[in-house]
Amino acid sequence: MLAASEKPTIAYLGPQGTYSHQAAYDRFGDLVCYEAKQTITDVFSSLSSDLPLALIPYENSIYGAVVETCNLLRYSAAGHQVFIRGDTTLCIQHCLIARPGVKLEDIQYVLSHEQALGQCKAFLEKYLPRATLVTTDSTASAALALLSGYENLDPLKCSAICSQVVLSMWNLSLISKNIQDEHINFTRFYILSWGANIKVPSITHDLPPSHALFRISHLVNPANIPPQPQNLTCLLNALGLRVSQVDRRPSTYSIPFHDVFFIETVREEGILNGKEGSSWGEQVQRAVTRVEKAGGEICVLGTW
Ligand SMILES: O=C(O)C(=O)Cc1ccccc1
Repeated sequence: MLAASEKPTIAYLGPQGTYSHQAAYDRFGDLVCYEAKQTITDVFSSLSSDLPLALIPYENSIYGAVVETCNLLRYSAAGHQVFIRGDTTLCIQHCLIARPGVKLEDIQYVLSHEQALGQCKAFLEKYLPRATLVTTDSTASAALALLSGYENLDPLKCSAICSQVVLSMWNLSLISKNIQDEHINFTRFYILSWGANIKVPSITHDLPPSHALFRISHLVNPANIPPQPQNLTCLLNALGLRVSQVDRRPSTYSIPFHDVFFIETVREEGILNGKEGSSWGEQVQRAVTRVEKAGGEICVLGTW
């Protein structure tokens, strides 16, 4: 077993008891040290040579992309100092909790991360239609706020949506469980590293890389504002890889509807090497050259 001083540290959205914490622990167990951060942005910006790993939520099967994460991946640190090195998926089952003695009919405020509030919309509309929804930095922050107080809210009128795990940590009571809109609910997280070559520990077998995430946009061209939609087809054709997912966010240029696209690709099954016997990394690099020739701006955010 590694001594604590030999283990890399991973930053996650804290405090303890978040889904991010569970996802990180399921993936890395005791191979890493854990450092909780207040927000997803703090997780991202804490990466450094001293804190070389991070885990951030990327998308949810009910509520879609995590906007804060997509926004962070638009900036140039992603793909230059910070790289995506893997992904991991966690099954999410939300609970409604409150201080002991608080009943459903007492609740006037529901605190949680915006993703959790969004994933439990039907439950909230049915059972707490008049409650005010209060967004917190994470689900476990919402649970902690029930104990420490949140702004001027009466804690006996508050509840939180979070993982059942927090009930074993703090003196809080369960009001209802499995309250998400769909029984089957997964969140996918990205594992990030500072620099592309740092070894990412694993408690499972390492598979050869087969994914890549690209950030693609149209070159800024004032004569072509907003960019014509058919240009995306042209860039995807130039990429020439099997696209498994596309997400879109406004670009950081202040040009209306100039978007960045996050394109995730997977290596075609059974083809470990490309036609010319090239590795996945070489195939990715050739795709970058093709997109640039087709007039696109492209950055590889990670291969794994
Ligand atoms: O707040 C948390 O617990 C997180 O890790 C972010 C999140 C919130 C809701 C579902 C999945 C991840």
